[in-house]
Amino acid sequence: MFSSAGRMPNLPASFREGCGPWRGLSFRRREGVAVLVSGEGSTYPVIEVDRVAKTFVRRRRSRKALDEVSFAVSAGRSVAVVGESGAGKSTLVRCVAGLEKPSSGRVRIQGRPLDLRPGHTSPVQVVFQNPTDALDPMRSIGSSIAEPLRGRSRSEKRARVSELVGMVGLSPDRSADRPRSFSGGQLQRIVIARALASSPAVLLCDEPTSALDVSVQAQIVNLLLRLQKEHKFAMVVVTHDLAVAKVLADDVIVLRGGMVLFQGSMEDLLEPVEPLHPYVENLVQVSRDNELHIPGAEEPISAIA
Ligand SMILES: Nc1ncnc2c1ncn2[C@@H]1O[C@H](COP(=O)(O)OP(=O)(O)OP(=O)(O)O)[C@@H](O)[C@H]1O
Repeated sequence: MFSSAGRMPNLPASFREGCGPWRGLSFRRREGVAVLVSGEGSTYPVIEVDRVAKTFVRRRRSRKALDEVSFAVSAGRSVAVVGESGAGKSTLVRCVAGLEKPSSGRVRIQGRPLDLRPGHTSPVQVVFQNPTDALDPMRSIGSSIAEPLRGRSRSEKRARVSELVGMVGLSPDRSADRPRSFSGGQLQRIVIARALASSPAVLLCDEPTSALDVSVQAQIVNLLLRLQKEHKFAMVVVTHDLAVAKVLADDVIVLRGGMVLFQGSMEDLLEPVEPLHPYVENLVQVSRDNELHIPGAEEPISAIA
């Protein structure tokens, strides 16, 4: 992750001085900004968010949803964005996905701005909270998953859809079924399969488990962990639940009112060497009482909800 020095109260002196390494993370300076890249040995971050701010103006009143947020994520690494309702989490994800234009600052994916021209498949794919809203009820799930596979032949699409459906733990035999015949957890698997169809460099997950039953949440978290290990996409996970962040993410950003209250490794959040902001401290305390149980292996397909 990276940020302008002095913005984060919880960074060690080495970071503020722009030198490292610090606990497996390497540092360098670019255009006057201290850059922290998670993932040793990585060449260049896949995601670069540089002093992104967003102000919404509604009925002549302006509201700052994001205040100069900066971070970077390398391939195969994850950042969790944690905060209460209205903290700016979704706005940040929308800015990274190119769905929202920052008021200032910039986002670069694989070293350049996103190309969002029609017909161009974005290297950034998003999994939203509610899988039911994300799928067309009138189309088969196979047809929805094939949506990003433009320019491929019918047989190539069929083979890729079977591969993707199997990859998320469902039976390829069900590719012709409509969304209504699947449970919430299965629908989220289908949404994840569609997001990965074009082999994106970046997967953004906006509250990927919060619309699901508690019993299914761990399965989806486990699935995302496995898929990231296999496919090495950079991941940003938005969650209000630090228990989910702890399992999924290497690094964490805590937002409140658009401001960064903590930015660093998960380890430094859970075992801080410097005092945390009281809000962040409380968040950590609450999460200690709310552990997410992740089974060692994924449940057999017959048991998938
Ligand atoms: N399109 C918009 N127009 C005006 N204000 C907006 C818009 N989108 C977000 N906001 C405001 O920006 C702030 C941050 O909203 P955002 O949805 O990013 O927060 P969040 O942390 O994702 O919250 P939640 O967990 O409830 O989704 C809020 O005050 C919200 O009302």
